[in-house]
Amino acid sequence: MDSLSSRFDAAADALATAGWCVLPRLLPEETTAALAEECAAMHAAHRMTPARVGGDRTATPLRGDHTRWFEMNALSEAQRPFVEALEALRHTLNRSLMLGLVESEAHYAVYAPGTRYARHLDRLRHSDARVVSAVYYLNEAWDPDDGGALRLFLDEGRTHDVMPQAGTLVLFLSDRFEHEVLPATRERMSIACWMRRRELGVLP
Ligand SMILES: O=C(O)CCC(=O)C(=O)O
Ligand SMILES: [Fe+2]
Repeated sequence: MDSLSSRFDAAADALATAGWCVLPRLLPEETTAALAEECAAMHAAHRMTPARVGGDRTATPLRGDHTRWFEMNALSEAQRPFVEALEALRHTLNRSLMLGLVESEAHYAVYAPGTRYARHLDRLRHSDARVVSAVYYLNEAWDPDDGGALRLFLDEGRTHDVMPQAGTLVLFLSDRFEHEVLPATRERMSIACWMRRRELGVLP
């Protein structure tokens, strides 16, 4: 397998042309397994919060995941190598695409069987800061029959489904591609991340 830095260079090219790409088998298996273990333990210990949509603070069937944000200034042992790779990717994107990405944010997400995240765009209503969306999957031996794909809505009515297989990172431009999480028959764990630029101003 090529080095991380050459794969990130290729990812920058893909973002510049297609606007999205998928990087399978990105990090060593032990790194991904440690993240999966931590995520599952936090969920089991009820340290995750039901996710909300937009300004709506009530529970919604549109989005069924439980999340917990990474504290970027107090990363766990498991999180550190992942965030190092994410930051290396951010620097590559800044260098080759001049995106001016100043920081990353990331949260664990757990979708219980049967839950979903309805079709949406990752740009928040009052902010244009999110530029690149990145999702890293933590699920060993995912089978297509398990469901739970991330469905990307591409140009000209085409779609592309990404299986949430451990070690796969999917990247896409946050303001360009609507996407949805389809329900799965088993628990589905991931890390959802966004690379942000300085806010240009509060949108109406
Ligand atoms: O888990 C995924 O595949 C995507 C999650 C997502 O779209 C989000 O958190 O905004
Ligand atoms: Fe999303």
